Amino acid sequence: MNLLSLTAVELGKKIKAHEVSVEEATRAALDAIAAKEDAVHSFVTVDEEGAMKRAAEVQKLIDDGTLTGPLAGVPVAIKDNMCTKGMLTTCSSKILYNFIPTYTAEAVLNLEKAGAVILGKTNMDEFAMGSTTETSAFGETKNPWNTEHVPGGSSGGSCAAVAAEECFYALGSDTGGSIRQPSAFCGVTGIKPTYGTVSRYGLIAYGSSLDQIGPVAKDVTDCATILETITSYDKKDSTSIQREETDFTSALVDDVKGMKIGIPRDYFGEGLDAEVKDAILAAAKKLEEKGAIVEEFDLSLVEYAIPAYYVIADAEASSNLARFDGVKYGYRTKDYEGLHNMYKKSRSEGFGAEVKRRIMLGSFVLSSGYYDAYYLKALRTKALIKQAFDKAFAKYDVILGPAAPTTAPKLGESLSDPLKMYLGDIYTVSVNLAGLPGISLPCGIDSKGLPIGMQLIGDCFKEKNIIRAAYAFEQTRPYQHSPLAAE
Ligand SMILES: NC(=O)C[C@H](N)C(=O)O
Repeated sequence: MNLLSLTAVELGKKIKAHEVSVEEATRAALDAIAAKEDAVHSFVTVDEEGAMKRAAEVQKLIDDGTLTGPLAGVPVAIKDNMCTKGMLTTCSSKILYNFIPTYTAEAVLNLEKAGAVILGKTNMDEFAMGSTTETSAFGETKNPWNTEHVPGGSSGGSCAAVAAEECFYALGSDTGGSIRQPSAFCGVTGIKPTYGTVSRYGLIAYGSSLDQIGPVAKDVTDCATILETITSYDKKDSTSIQREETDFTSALVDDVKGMKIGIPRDYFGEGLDAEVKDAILAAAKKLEEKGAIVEEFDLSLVEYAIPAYYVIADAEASSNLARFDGVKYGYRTKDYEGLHNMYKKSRSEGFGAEVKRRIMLGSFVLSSGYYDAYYLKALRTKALIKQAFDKAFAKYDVILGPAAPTTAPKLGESLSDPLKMYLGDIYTVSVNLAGLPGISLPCGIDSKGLPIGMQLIGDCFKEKNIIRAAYAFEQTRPYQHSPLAAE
């Protein structure tokens, strides 16, 4: 049996039943990584020794009854912007090429408490800035469905690793679509939880008011299980929320009778690929056939989401990334004259082009004279977008639409035109601006053989609604393994 074709929850059950050992599962994942990395390049770091050592420890804890949860012993890959004690954490940037954190991110700690075995760290757009994983300083990741195409981004490494079946599940982070869009491009499932649900402690900040960690896996059951495991109130993150209902797996029921689903008319205009459109509308029909009430409506303000997002995210990034100065850790230039010159040269040499563009844009919109015109206006737009969603959720349980306007573009097509790349985030960024939960799951394959993803958006704290709708839809089509998975 090819163990890697199992979902995380399926493997967890086999481990619990002593049909598969944790070491066997970990060895199988490491072998898959060794066999596939040349083609896909999902990982920045693979910790073979650490993973095997940990696998033996976890097996003991399972055997003595200490670890009993559904993810005990299941190997995972972690996006390289989450700190892992003693393990290289680069954000796919030259400026952090040698950074070994002294502590582990809370979300990762929660997984470890549940018995996860960390295989390594996955590639990403540098500091999560990008939609293709091509801005990584360590080379691009490729799409397991067709290695001439991008996997999406910024959690492209995590999504490609799941789709290529190099791991059983992964963690990603989502500032403006970074979990949902690459999940769509790679034919896997990913959740961006309500802002404040998963601790950001130890997540290297990009846009602090937007960033959330979430699961990437083969199916909705895995995602709900992982989300349940990583959700926790954390005093170390001042935006962490003490949530009441976090039993997300209780929403895994194949029943959408009476559920009200809204389809924003404004999501289906110019720029949306015809095949993507057809697949999304066909998915809506399936849910309707299962008893959901599906209606079109006008969400409004959709065209303002991208400018507002890129002003706010870049402003926060310009401030967050000020800490990378070559003084205490990370890259420092070799030759310099004086402190100021050292900062300047280290940052000029350490950051890539996209990161520099955003730091400059972000500093500009925050500078006196422009603050009101850009930053403040973007914040007001954000508030209006939230109101538009509030109005929609007064009527609908879930909003259904595409995760991205197209399927995965070819490698190299997006880098030369950043504006075009930004426009591809049209369906995802507003969800972060409003702090809402969103799930992306596969709903078709286009004529090029590339996966199409649909997005379900819920009101704040209503993950269960999107999980229920996603689960019900998922029952209508089998999971399709990528060509690279089978190898
Ligand atoms: N980080 C993300 O969520 C991806 C988004 N495309 C961005 O570059 O900001």
